[in-house]
Amino acid sequence: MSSSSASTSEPTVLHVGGASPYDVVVGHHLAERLPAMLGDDVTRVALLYAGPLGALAQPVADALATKYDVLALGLPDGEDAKHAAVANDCWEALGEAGFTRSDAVVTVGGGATTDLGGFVAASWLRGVKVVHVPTTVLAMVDAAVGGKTGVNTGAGKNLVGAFHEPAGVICDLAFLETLPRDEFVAGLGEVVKCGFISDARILEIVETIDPEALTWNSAELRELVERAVQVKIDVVVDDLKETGGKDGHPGREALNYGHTLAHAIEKTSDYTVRHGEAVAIGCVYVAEVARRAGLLTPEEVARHRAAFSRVGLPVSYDAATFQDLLAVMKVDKKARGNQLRLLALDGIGRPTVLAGPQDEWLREAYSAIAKA
Ligand SMILES: NC(=O)c1ccc[n+]([C@@H]2O[C@H](COP(=O)([O-])OP(=O)(O)OC[C@H]3O[C@@H](n4cnc5c(N)ncnc54)[C@H](O)[C@@H]3O)[C@@H](O)[C@H]2O)c1
Ligand SMILES: O=C(O)C(=O)C[C@@H](O)[C@H](O)[C@H](O)COP(=O)(O)O
Ligand SMILES: [Zn+2]
Repeated sequence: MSSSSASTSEPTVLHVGGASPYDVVVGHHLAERLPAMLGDDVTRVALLYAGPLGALAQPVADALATKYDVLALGLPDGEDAKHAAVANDCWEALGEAGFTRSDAVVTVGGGATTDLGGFVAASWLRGVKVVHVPTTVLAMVDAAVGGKTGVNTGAGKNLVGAFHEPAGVICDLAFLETLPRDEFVAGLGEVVKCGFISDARILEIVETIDPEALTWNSAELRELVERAVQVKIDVVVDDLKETGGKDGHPGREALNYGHTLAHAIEKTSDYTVRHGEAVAIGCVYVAEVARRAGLLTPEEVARHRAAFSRVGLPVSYDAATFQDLLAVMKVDKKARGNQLRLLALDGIGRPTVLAGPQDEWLREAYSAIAKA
């Protein structure tokens, strides 16, 4: 498929099954699909968008205004939105506007916006309908799909939240035209993660493509987005609430590959390291731990470094002490009591839980990813 056909071809509809089924639609210029996703029983819609993205949110507001009363609420940008105080501001605004259980939330923005907006929808009146319109690669392939919502606390990332599935997700790739390249590349961190935990074709594409060809309107980007969304769907339909998988598969925890160190890096850097960048570093780190545990070969670890760095992501880090990072890793949601549990690979495409990794492996692996 050529670049131009990628932006003019029919949308792809990826269906998420389960108790509350919905569609993830991938394509270009899709705002008019929103009313069909929200349905006829909705009267008012709160449009929660990342403050600086007012111009991007306008066509969404216009499409909503054809059928609903729209309450537009600009949020703090990026990670600054993921605070209980911001959720509280939204609850107050919904209360003043008289939002009822038949009203709805629509989010427009990156993963921070969909996480906060999803949490507001999950908590208002104990749950109202939400449709996500993600505007970053990362939010399209990951944050907007699967129903994890939440905010950060002083102790770390996403420590307060709820599972609340959307009624639909619109991945309009045209939004990515204005996304700064660093943000675009950061989103590829979650895509490459999906290659390692499940879809080897993602790795083959990343390993062979000219990374500059991955642009908002390229067929290759669209294929990567659709494949990564499908990986996420396949995992969440089997284990929505992360209670465990079947037949030896760790279930939803597989999507947390690289995240134990990633979240610690984000927190200790005061959120100056982007989530997708931290995930790339975290995946290389846990691959180094897995090698020490006898789960991965040196060649498989090298493949991690090569794949993430090929798309422009960082694969080394030394800006925090191991002690500081370890303290944050201990409040990772996968930990149980005093025991750290890492999501690791027992070979490419074979996620497994590594419970109680030796301190020595953790320490040595951090030395191995330190910058030269
Ligand atoms: N709930 C989940 O399952 C899940 C999954 C992965 C990540 N996350 C969360 O997602 C967040 C990261 O999301 P992100 O990487 O999208 O970052 P982000 O939401 O912080 O957005 C990054 C920046 O890009 C800007 N931006 C967004 N879209 C734009 C566009 N189209 N044009 C120009 N600028 C644009 C934003 O204004 C912001 O400044 C983290 O908080 C992470 O924890 C959640
Ligand atoms: O959807 C999931 O499950 C994930 O783990 C996807 C991650 O990429 C995402 O960053 C998620 O927000 C992390 O969740 P957390 O439970 O570790 O906070
Ligand atoms: Zn993530």
